[in-house]
Amino acid sequence: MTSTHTATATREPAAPAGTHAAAPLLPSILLVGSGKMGGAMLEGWLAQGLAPSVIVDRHRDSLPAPHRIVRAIADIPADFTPDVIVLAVKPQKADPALQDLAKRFPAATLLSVMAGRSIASLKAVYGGEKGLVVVRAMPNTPCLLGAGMSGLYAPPEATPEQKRHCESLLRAVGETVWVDAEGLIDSVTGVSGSGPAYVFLLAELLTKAGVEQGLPEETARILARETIYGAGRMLHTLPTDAAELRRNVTSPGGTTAAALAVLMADDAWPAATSAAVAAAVTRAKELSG
Ligand SMILES: NC(=O)C1=CN([C@@H]2O[C@H](COP(=O)(O)OP(=O)(O)OC[C@H]3O[C@@H](n4cnc5c(N)ncnc54)[C@H](OP(=O)(O)O)[C@@H]3O)[C@@H](O)[C@H]2O)C=CC1
Ligand SMILES: O=C(O)[C@@H]1CCC=N1
Repeated sequence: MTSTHTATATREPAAPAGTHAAAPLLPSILLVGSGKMGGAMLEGWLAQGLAPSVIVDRHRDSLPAPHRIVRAIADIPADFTPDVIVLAVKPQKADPALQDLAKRFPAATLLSVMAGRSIASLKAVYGGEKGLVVVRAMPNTPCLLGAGMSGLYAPPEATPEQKRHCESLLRAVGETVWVDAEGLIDSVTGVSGSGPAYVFLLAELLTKAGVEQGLPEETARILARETIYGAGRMLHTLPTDAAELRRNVTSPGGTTAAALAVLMADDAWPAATSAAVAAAVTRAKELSG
């Protein structure tokens, strides 16, 4: 999609691991940073089938052939040129990696999943080479299960092939949506990049509230977890929108109406959610570099 206001995410779930034996391989990657986010994407990519790739990883000991692990960018085999360099290190710690990458791959397609860091700041550190094209993406950790949600932005100089390569990687681990202004990646970060944490917090709080109402903690944990899972599946699967699904639970004068009168008060969830997402977006802009 190319318009901010007409966003339509792909809706089909990524195929589960092991079902893509006949599918074309994903582009070859050089992955720098395989922690929580990079590692989650890597698991999905390995399951789907990657063209021979190299991972720079200081901890992992092995990777299935034909992929290779090296400990540092300087150790990348001389015969290797990736289709896409995926950078998934902390935004504040990216500069040494960028400088090392620039020496080895002066022209490259760089897919940055780093929160905040602007294309201009990355290119400034990478150096003045004309061949670097940076595509930004904001995935989230459900990529680990093929249930990720990623926003992408490509600058005008990105070629269709570069955009296709980047999108194919993120489509392999979930749904994707393109935005047409770089700054909107910060908005994506506030909603879906950080979003899983908001949902996990809801699970924690619902569990605590259940305990306060007399339930054993483990019972409350299961109730909270499975309710969020079931509601998430309904949202994902059914064509019905969230407000309608909410109304379907809410009997007039019933229990849900009593709870929602608390949650939907102007100074409760509406204000807290807007303020929380705005805080995330502000922080992303502070990290822009
Ligand atoms: N976590 C999330 O939910 C999301 C994170 N992101 C973005 O992903 C990026 C990574 O975040 P996250 O995965 O949470 O962080 P982690 O700290 O879990 O992962 C970062 C990894 O990068 C490694 N690393 C740092 N420098 C280098 C280097 N020069 N060469 C190789 N590896 C290196 C670190 O290794 P070591 O431990 O040895 O330092 C670590 O394993 C961030 O920019 C973040 O904004 C985006 C969307 C969601
Ligand atoms: O918290 C962060 O900065 C990263 C980006 C989105 C999710 N985690």
